[in-house]
Amino acid sequence: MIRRLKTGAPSEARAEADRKVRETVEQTLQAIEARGDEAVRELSEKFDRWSPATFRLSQAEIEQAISELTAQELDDIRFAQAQIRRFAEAQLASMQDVEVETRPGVVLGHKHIPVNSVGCYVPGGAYPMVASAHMSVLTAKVAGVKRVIAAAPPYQGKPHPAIVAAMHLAGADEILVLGGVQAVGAMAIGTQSIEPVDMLVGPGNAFVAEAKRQLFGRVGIDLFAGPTETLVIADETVDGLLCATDLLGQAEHGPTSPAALLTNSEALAKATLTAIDELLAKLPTAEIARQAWNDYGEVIVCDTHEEMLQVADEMAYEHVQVMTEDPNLYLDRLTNYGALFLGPRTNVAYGDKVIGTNHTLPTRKAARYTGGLWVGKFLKTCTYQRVLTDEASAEIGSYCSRLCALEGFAGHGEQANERVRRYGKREVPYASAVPL
Ligand SMILES: NC(=O)c1ccc[n+]([C@@H]2O[C@H](COP(=O)([O-])OP(=O)(O)OC[C@H]3O[C@@H](n4cnc5c(N)ncnc54)[C@H](O)[C@@H]3O)[C@@H](O)[C@H]2O)c1
Ligand SMILES: N[C@H](CO)Cc1c[nH]c[nH+]1
Ligand SMILES: [Zn+2]
Repeated sequence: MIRRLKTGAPSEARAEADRKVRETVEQTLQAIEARGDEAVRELSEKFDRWSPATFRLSQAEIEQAISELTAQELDDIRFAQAQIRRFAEAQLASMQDVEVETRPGVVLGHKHIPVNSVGCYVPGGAYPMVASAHMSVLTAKVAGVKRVIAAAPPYQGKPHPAIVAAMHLAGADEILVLGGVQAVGAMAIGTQSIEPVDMLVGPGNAFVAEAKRQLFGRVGIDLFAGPTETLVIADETVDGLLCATDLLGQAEHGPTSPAALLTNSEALAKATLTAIDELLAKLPTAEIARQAWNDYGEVIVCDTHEEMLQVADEMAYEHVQVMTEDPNLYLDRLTNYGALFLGPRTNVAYGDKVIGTNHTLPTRKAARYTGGLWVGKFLKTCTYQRVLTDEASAEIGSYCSRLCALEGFAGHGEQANERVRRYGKREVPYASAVPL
């Protein structure tokens, strides 16, 4: 039996909030489309009180930002980037091109071609999310993207030095200090001063995620990566403090970040609720985390692992931290999640900052149809074909001719018939199918 000891915000409230975000984004993108740089500047002034002579950083400004970091800070960024690069390179190596002769003389293949230009959004409203620069910019460069433009909002009135350093070290070709919808809109639509890109990637708040959704089609996007959500699946092999730590650790992202505990132990559920209260009394970011937990927190108690698997698959959360006797059961059986964190030795913060897997992950049930950002998202899998012999061309041509007739495609049929005439040396009456 599935019992819900605590539930999150009602779906009507969420739908109303979504509607407002959708409308704001629609109007904002229309303004950028109509008035370019002028609108971008107005929006940047309005939301971030930021209106420099140019949003693009010069080489001297980049060097200045880097010089503001300590040697330890630079070392830590380099360590994280090395981890992310190693994993991305291994993933790239797994993406083999394919070429196969499916019948004598019929050669089919695919090759991976990097997208030419990408805009990477690095969030920086509530917190300066330095790690998002590694996740997008570095991964794009490993994939072979030629032009990578990275944008982040100003932080406390200026470019955040660690974000700028991370973007630069990851290989960004251009760096913009620009936030929110105005940043992703300007990069996708293009303005008088910003050359448009082919694809947008990176996480962001509800406005940024919705803007990417609305811009999809005009440009490619990686995935829907909005406000963070986390699911902790635990049994009595762990204690309430560890569960509470992992729930609040991600709830601190923002007031609409859902955090849920799924357990087969009512005792653990109660211990976690007590530990959450105790932790909230100590956490410097408790104000945001408390609001997120009060409004969006959930505690669900099941009787069996089967039930927990079913509930977790329905939730399709961004992060799923599994701390049970046999975490591999969830690796084997779960089908909907952004990323899995198996066992108590690891946790979402490791993935967020340093371990090497990508932290840009699907939210709002997008995990039903996509995984997170990875090197493959920057590559187009493009097919090609070649027919090596006259016989093969005539053979495929005769099948093609009849299949075209089946659907009434006379013009397509003639493309096939003409090959049968030339390479099969057979007469085919105009606009009739090649007989058996
Ligand atoms: N899913 C993922 O992979 C993932 C990864 C990292 C971060 N995140 C999420 O990214 C988000 C970062 O959010 P953030 O707000 O701190 O930074 P952000 O950079 O995404 O957004 C800040 C920008 O929002 C704009 N903005 C603020 N209020 C607005 C309003 N009322 N209308 C329109 N625009 C407005 C401003 O221009 C500002 O520059 C968090 O929700 C976090 O959970 C998700
Ligand atoms: N948990 C976020 C993804 O939802 C990523 C992140 C980076 N830094 C902190 N958190
Ligand atoms: Zn996080």
